[in-house]
Amino acid sequence: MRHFDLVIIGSGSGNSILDDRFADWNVAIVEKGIGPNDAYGGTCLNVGCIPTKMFVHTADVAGAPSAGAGLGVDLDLRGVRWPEIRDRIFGRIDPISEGGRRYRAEGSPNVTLYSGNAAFTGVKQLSVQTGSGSETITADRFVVAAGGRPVIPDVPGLDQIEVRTSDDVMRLEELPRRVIIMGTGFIGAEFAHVFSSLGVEVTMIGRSNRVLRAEDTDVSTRFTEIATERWDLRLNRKVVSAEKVGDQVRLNLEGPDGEDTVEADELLIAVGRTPNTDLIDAAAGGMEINDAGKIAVDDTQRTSVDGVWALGDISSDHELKHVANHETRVVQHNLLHPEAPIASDHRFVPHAVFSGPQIASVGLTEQEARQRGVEYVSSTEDYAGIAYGWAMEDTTGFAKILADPNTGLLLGAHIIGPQAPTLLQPIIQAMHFGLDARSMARGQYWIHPAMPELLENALLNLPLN
Ligand SMILES: Cc1cc2nc3c(=O)[nH]c(=O)nc-3n(C[C@H](O)[C@H](O)[C@H](O)COP(=O)(O)OP(=O)(O)OC[C@H]3O[C@@H](n4cnc5c(N)ncnc54)[C@H](O)[C@@H]3O)c2cc1C
Ligand SMILES: NC(=O)c1ccc[n+]([C@@H]2O[C@H](COP(=O)([O-])OP(=O)(O)OC[C@H]3O[C@@H](n4cnc5c(N)ncnc54)[C@H](O)[C@@H]3O)[C@@H](O)[C@H]2O)c1
Repeated sequence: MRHFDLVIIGSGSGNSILDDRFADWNVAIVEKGIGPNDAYGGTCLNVGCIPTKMFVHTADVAGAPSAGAGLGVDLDLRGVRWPEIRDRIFGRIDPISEGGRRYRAEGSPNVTLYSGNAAFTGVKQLSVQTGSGSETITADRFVVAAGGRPVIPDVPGLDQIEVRTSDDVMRLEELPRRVIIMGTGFIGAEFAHVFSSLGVEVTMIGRSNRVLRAEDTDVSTRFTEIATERWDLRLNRKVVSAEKVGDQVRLNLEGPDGEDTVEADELLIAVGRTPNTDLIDAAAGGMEINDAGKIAVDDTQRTSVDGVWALGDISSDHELKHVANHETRVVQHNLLHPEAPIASDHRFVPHAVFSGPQIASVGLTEQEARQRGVEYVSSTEDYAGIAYGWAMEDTTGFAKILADPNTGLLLGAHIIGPQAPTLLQPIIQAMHFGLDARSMARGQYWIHPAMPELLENALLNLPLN
């Protein structure tokens, strides 16, 4: 039984823990491989943030004809070379992933890489199933960074047909003619934009009456209006069963107007992700699991077992790479300085949805502020109200800001429209560093006539006391 100073489970954010400061630690990394090619390096690199955004940018470029039409510029989309797009994207990503694996396997003298599934068999005791058999390893410290995986819902017939998830849909052999997307969250919204911009007929199915309904209601209502124009949007639907008809997938639905069906070449399931606590048998490792099925951690990322930390999707409320990265830095510090641990800061966690249009958000939504009884004022500025919005002929985008009426401190901000994630960043900065709305609006220059004037105006229009 080999014993290590540190065992890390998961090569996503977990891979970033080790730097020169760990050079004299005897470390093991265990990675089972992710996606269709059992890749090294976790979700974001291989099947998540990075390839999706490379597809999103390509989709944005493919969308130029519809953007140009309103400006008096007539463009045609003459073709989409899907295999080339796919191979360009993964031709960049796969070598990075393989390089990362090789570096840990061959270029890190103090690291042993186990390529296989890890499952706890006791407290700080792990069974690793590799190609060459099973091995039990132990360590003084563990970092659990094993992430999550897509959920496949329990729908009759679904287990009889081949479905796609974000893990494999980006590697399709050919671009389908029609795609059904089940789920109206982040992944649904991003892939609907990608596929429809590339010319695929998209049908999106949702349980509720809005797409992206966790967003501020004004934002998700506006996004739903736009989505209705772009895709065959079937809301308030229950998926009753799934079947294969010839080479097509058929879903039988139940909705407010009775039953309907939808058929397509491919079905993408995007109804959320589940943490891999079961795969690693976190309970056998003595770790407390919370109601969401995630590993319970304190604010220093410590689990209920002394010497075992967890981070990222397997323990966090926020399934976002920038949060996993932040928690990684906290765990890194706490491994090196157990006598002076630091805490994660989850006060102002932003997110963005890279769809068409884009959305970005930080802090309280208006409905959350109301529910929590937080005193607030709000202000909304349309892109159509600023010079750069005129340039783009934007008619649907806006920024909404919530602030404390007495102090002017920002409580939340929500943007829907071009470059929303980039536009939001100064608001995130202001919230972190305690900048009030008036100082932010008038204490600096705003480049004219650039898009951030959207924020300048929204800040100036807040009805503060
Ligand atoms: C399609 C998609 C798009 C996304 N886009 C964005 C985005 O734009 N911005 C953003 O902030 N976030 C995005 N995310 C979320 C982001 O990818 C995750 O929050 C982040 O990658 C989580 O990192 P992690 O280190 O916790 O887990 P992961 O990166 O998932 O790493 C966990 C690793 O553990 C391995 N593992 C699991 N179980 C075992 C086991 N039993 N034994 C051995 N190894 C195991 C897995 O194979 C995996 O490699 C996206 C996610 C998806 C799915
Ligand atoms: N841009 C980004 O940062 C980005 C992009 C993609 C994914 N992610 C992360 O990955 C996570 C997973 O994405 P996702 O889109 O799968 O999840 P999600 O939680 O964003 O959305 C899931 C959707 O599926 C619906 N749903 C759940 N169960 C269902 C069922 N049985 N039938 C029909 N609909 C059902 C939910 O109501 C919700 O609308 C996100 O929550 C996010 O944290 C982030």
